[in-house]
Parts: sequence; C-alpha cells; structure tokens
Amino acid sequence: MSVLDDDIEATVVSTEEIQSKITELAARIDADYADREPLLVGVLKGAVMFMSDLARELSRPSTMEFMACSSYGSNTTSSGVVRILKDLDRDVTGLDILIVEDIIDSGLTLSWLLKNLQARNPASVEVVALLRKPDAIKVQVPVKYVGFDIPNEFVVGYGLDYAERYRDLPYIGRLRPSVYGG
Ligand SMILES: O=P(O)(O)OC[C@H]1O[C@H](OP(=O)(O)OP(=O)(O)O)[C@H](O)[C@@H]1O
Ligand code: HPA
Ligand SMILES: [Mg+2]
Repeated sequence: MSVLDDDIEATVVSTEEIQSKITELAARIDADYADREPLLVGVLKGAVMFMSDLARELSRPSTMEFMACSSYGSNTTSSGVVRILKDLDRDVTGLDILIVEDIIDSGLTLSWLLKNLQARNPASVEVVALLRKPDAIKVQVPVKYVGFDIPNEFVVGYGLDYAERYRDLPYIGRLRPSVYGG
C-alpha cells in the first residue's frame, strides 16, 4: 500500500469524507425507496467498493446485479465506445433499478447504460454516483444522487484504477502525471 501511496500527489476525497457521504446518500435513498426495494446495478469494476459500502449502509433491503462495460481500457480518456463485457443475470422488467457508478467523467458510459437499461422496461431507473467531474461532461445525464463534484483531473482509489492498479486505496487521490507519462 505504501508503495502505491508514493504515486499519489494529493488526496481528493478522504476515507472519512467518503464514509460520511455514503451515510448521507443512504439516508436519502432509504427515504425515497420507503415502499420499494431497489435493485442496485453496480458497474464493474470501478463501483465495487462504493456498491458494497452503500448496500451495507442502506437500512432497507435491496438486491444486487452487476454489469461491466468498458470505455477506458488502459487510457486516461474515454474512447467513447462502450462495450458490454458482462450483462445482468436477470430480467429487470418492472423492477426499480438504481445504477451505482463510481464516477461520471464524460458521461458517455452512463448515457449509454441508461438507454440500454430503460429499453428493458424496468419500473424506474435512477443513478447514484460517488464522483462527478462537471467540467468533463460531454453528454448531460440525469443523476439523482451525487457524492462529490471534483476537478477535471484523473483520480484513482476506492475502486477507480489506472491500468487496473490503485483500486485498493481506501481514499480517492490524484495520480502523479509522471506515473502515466504526463
Ligand atoms: O463518464 P465516462 O467518461 O464514461 O467514465 C466513467 C466510467 O469509466 C470508468 O470505467 P472503466 O471503463 O475505466 O472500467 P472500470 O470500472 O473497470 O475501471 C468508470 O468506472 C465509469 O464506469
Ligand atoms: O478520473 C478517473 N479515474 C479513473 N477512472 C476513470 N474513469 C473515468 N474517469 C476516471
Ligand atoms: Mg477504469
């Protein structure tokens, strides 16, 4: 862990800030879904940490599914081309989907995912995203729950990777540009 920490030049969101934001988001979701059981759809792999912490913080039952769609590969900018690497395991007709995302950067992944899931006739589709980069948005996407708006810089940790590394950091940090040749 300390070797990875050397690659981080600044903390963007601390572990404590993440935890208290999840408590706050979970309370809002509990209130909004008081008479419904949300199906949490986690977007692999980035959302794993957020999904597992959020699900445990909700005080009402929820169920889980995962999708994997890749647009970044090992780059620091989105290719804009979204591919499904793993689809849902069940029919979501009539269910209340809550998409769980780690980050909305260009918005391309989420915009594509919303259209894809809406076409499956769920009862509702909402989005909860831990991070959003307002200055990087290329497509506006309706996001009901947002944790933090952050500057337009490449970040890693708490699920977010650069070339598959740093997902295990317990906080969100800014990667030293020298690590990715910047
Ligand atoms: O708003 P966008 O510009 O589309 O970027 C956001 C998406 O990109 C990242 O996924 P990535 O493709 O890196 O897959 P990963 O979660 O497995 O790292 C991230 O986890 C989001 O899903
Ligand atoms: O800033 C980021 N970091 C890691 N993965 C990402 N995917 C979109 N934006 C980012
Ligand atoms: Mg990634």
